Amino acid sequence: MMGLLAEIELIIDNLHKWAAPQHVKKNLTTMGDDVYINYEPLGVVLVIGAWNYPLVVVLQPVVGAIAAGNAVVIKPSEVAEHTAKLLEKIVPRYLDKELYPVVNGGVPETTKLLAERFDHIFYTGNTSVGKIIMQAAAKFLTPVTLELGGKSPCYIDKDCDIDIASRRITWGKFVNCGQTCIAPDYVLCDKSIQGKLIEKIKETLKEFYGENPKESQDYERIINQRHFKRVLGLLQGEKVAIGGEHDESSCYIAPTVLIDVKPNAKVMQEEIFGPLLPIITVKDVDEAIQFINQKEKPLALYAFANDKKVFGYPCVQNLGPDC
Ligand SMILES: NC(=O)c1ccc[n+]([C@@H]2O[C@H](COP(=O)([O-])OP(=O)(O)OC[C@H]3O[C@@H](n4cnc5c(N)ncnc54)[C@H](O)[C@@H]3O)[C@@H](O)[C@H]2O)c1
Ligand SMILES: CC(C)=CCC/C(C)=C/CC/C(C)=C/C=O
Repeated sequence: MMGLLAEIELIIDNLHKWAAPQHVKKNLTTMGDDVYINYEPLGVVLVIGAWNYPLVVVLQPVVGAIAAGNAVVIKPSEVAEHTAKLLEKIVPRYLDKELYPVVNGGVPETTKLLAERFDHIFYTGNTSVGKIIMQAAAKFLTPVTLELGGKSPCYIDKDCDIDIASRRITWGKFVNCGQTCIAPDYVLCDKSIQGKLIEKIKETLKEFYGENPKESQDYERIINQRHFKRVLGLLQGEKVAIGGEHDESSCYIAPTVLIDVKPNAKVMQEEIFGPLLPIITVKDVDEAIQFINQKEKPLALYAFANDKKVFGYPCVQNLGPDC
């Protein structure tokens, strides 16, 4: 909610500047004209949200679309069913329901919505569905914003403060039970520091979640049985260094670290989106970069090093604002 409120404040403070006509330098073809960019609302925006931070990922784009003068059709994720119902109940209390309807439902309802013409579609969710959204939008040449996922790597150089690296990785990986778009997906490090890293992660887990994370009020659960089975499927056949315990009835999977993971293992083929942290050993930063570059572009990349060379690589320099 803090992020959402900050977004609203940012917009309130800056909208008058962003919406003002912007002067443009004249050239030969426009020298006799008044030349400026005038911003207009697009019309009707469709916002389709994901379940993992179900209020924020739905309302944040809605806030932007409203500020830009648009009507918005709001489609929360059916997977976070209670939040979806709450939005359906509270949004009409504060916003005109003709201009900002909340449409609840699953794939059939979303498919029906996508058959309509919109002026912009803002989708948050997985990459496979992202392709469906883009295809549906293409029919009407509707522009899209796709907030997707990815396998975000974490490179730990052998010359770095391993205490700090382990602590930050443990937080980022296991908060919300690994169900965060920018969570570190896997670790790349030199074999010589793997043992210390595991010890430090173990210590930090104890500090964050106590002896038994299952009993901790701070450790979440996998959203549903379908995702529980999917994440558990990624664990099969892998060597567990920490955790591995699970319980289907409560969708619990313990914070888990995997070692000796092969680059072609199942857990390395898709975004994990759960509390499994595979460690793959590499001999240096060059090998790590080569490994990362063979995969689809990640959403985030985390690097821990004292050696400035590590931060000189273009793919490390081009980190997004979350990194
Ligand atoms: N980049 C970001 O800011 C961000 C933020 C949050 C989540 N994510 C990503 O979202 C993913 C997790 O969410 P998810 O995809 O499991 O959420 P999800 O299953 O809730 O799906 C997202 C939305 O797509 C709709 N949908 C699902 N299948 C559809 C279909 N066949 N046709 C049309 N619409 C369909 C759902 O109704 C829902 O509203 C992860 O990959 C995560 O990284 C990204
Ligand atoms: C749990 C906390 C404190 C933060 C979660 C991370 C975050 C920045 C969430 C905002 C939306 C977002 C980018 C979600 C991705 O899944």
